[in-house]
Amino acid sequence: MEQNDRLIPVHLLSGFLGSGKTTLLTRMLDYYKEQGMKPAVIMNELGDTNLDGQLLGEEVPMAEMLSGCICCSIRGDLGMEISMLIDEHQPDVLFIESTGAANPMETLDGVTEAALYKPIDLRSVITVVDGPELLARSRSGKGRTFKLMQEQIRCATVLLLNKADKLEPEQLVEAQQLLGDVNPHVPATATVRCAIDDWSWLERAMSSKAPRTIRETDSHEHERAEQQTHDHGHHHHHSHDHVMVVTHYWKGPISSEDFEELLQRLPDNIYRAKGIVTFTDAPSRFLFQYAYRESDFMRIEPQGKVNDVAVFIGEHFEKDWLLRELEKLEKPEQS
Ligand SMILES: Nc1nc2c(ncn2[C@@H]2O[C@H](COP(=O)(O)OP(=O)(O)OP(=O)(O)O)[C@@H](O)[C@H]2O)c(=O)[nH]1
Repeated sequence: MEQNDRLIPVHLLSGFLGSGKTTLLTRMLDYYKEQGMKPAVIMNELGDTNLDGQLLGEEVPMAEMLSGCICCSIRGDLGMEISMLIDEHQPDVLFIESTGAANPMETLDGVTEAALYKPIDLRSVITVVDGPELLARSRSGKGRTFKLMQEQIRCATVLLLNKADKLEPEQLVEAQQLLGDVNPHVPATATVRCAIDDWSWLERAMSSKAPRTIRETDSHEHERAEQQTHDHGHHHHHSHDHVMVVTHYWKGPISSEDFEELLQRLPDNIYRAKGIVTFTDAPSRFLFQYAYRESDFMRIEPQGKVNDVAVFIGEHFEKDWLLRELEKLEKPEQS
């Protein structure tokens, strides 16, 4: 990768059908447009038409991935789609809105694939929760839908408890508690139509150590809700985001032995890694895959430009430790 390539922030939007993802997306796009920045969007729909896309306005570059789900049947295309959108429009920031049926962990895998081709930086997994629907699903038992909802909540680095206007105060407390049980690492923010005062968290890197407490707009109406949100956040101080992706662009070739040795030492909470690497002690470049303690290397001769990059996915791991280890690989004589 050229040194002056800047990393393009990527935000993944998840949440159940009708929870308010498009409402939120519209607000985030406005936030960037007001700053004179150019956002782009990838929208995924299971069907073969994209109605939400019509709502976004023609000036926002958009790629539609229809008739399949980016977390499963068309996951392999996502990396390519991201890469093409970046080539064509050079956006300042990229949003990916997945279908309500998508599992964010699986989608993340597809997103990180794009790091092989383009300098991207996954900033957040934002999950919009439909408050009334969450309560209804939690009461009706343990269906697959509720499981998926929980997975989307669990994987979030930013959580919105939306449709707060349709919840009684005690229901709001109950919903907050449910969210806190499933994902104790991220304080949920109660919102009405995904309205939030301060969007500065969008600029923060995913590894940010500060708890992500977001203030909603219209605070007098929901002051109580916010107080609860706040209290909740204090009970669960977190120093790492729940799901973490670290993308490292290699500065040069590294020793294959040292790299394999590092892979063996990775903590259990880093459960996936992949990328492309050039070794000092082998003639070709390699695609490597690491999953659940098994690693695999394959010689490649890429057509066109691909980056030497390594992507790590896991939960609560020490990003700084990992980055230090990767840097040591790049300058072994100084370690
Ligand atoms: N009462 C209420 N309605 C809301 C709120 N947020 C969104 N809605 C409405 O809920 C509906 C669905 O909102 P969308 O933003 O389209 O939701 P989505 O998650 O993109 O929906 P899909 O694309 O179908 O998955 C729309 O009619 C919104 O106007 C809210 O906070 N309160």
